[in-house]
Amino acid sequence: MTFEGAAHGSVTVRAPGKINVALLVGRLMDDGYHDVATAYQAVSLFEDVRATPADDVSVSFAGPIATEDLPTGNDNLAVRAARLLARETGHDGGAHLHITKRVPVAGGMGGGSADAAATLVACDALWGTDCGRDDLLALGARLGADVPFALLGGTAIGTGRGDQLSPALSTGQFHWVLAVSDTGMSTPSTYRALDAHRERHSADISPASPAPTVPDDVMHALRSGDAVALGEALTNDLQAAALQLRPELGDTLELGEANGALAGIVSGSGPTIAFLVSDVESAIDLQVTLSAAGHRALRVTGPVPGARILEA
Ligand SMILES: C[C@](O)(CO)[C@H](O)COP(=O)(O)OP(=O)(O)OC[C@H]1O[C@@H](n2ccc(N)nc2=O)[C@H](O)[C@@H]1O
Ligand SMILES: Nc1ncnc2c1ncn2[C@@H]1O[C@H](COP(=O)(O)OP(=O)(O)OP(=O)(O)O)[C@@H](O)[C@H]1O
Repeated sequence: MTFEGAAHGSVTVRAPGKINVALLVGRLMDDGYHDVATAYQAVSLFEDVRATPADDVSVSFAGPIATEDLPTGNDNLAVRAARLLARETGHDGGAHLHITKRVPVAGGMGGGSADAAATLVACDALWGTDCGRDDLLALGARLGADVPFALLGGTAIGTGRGDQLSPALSTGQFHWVLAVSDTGMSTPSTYRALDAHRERHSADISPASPAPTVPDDVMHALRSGDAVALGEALTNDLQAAALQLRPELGDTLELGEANGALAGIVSGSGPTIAFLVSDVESAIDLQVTLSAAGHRALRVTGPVPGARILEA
């Protein structure tokens, strides 16, 4: 992914947020991660990262949802991505990363992961470090489970931590309406709530249990571009845990499903609710209804491409 002309200028890369149209959560592994099987769909809500040459690595935010609370130090995922790439390639220099934020923060849509993916591609081009796609995917996996998918985009199955990807077939465009919460949720907390629930109910998930797999009906609905079938097949093992932590999300789901959605699902670890609708007209209607009820509602489509250079 080299871009030689960018040696002294700046590089802007766009990476998408995601919806898990299926998320099956298996056992808790020794590394603190769960063995998952997920079907990712990249959607048209994008993070743009502009990387400009600098002595060190730094970050700033702009855009409709940028807030003061976002971390700007070494715990920022984009900063970590740039530092990791520099370390692994022996690059001596830095970059200023200017991020236009659109994916809800801590919303279950992989916004920080998109920042990390875009940063890897942008800095690789800016610095001429010439990492191939496989190397970037491997670096991405070290930053977070969702990062490789933000690089790849489209539709893909993720296994292991969710970072072992294989592209999946998908036809046409799916239309979604997102109900976005003002307050985010912590991903580890949602996983922990699921574990606690399983423990209370003595769920039998042991190292000997079979690894989770994405159900055939999900794969078939994606392949045939059948929104009605996909609506019936949407599944998320983290949904009950997210609803337990945020009971009001249940009301949001009911509201959307009573107002034209084919189905609604908690996106990843929550709290964003993603409603699948049959076409753009239904999407507009549902967006109006949700907005009138006081929700922040966005319309998106998927699948869309993974991290790509917009400008260099
Ligand atoms: C909920 C999803 O967004 C669905 O795609 C992902 O599973 C989470 O991906 P992510 O936010 O990129 O996750 P990471 O930043 O790598 O991990 C944060 C934390 O989430 C939990 N985690 C994450 C992924 C996974 N397969 N099992 C887990 O238990 C772990 O507590 C981990 O420490
Ligand atoms: N570049 C970044 N943008 C947003 N949050 C970041 C970033 N870097 C680190 N963070 C921290 O990570 C937390 C979760 O961020 P993020 O928006 O990626 O959550 P998420 O979309 O729910 O993640 P996922 O869906 O991958 O589980 C934030 O609350 C913030 O403290």
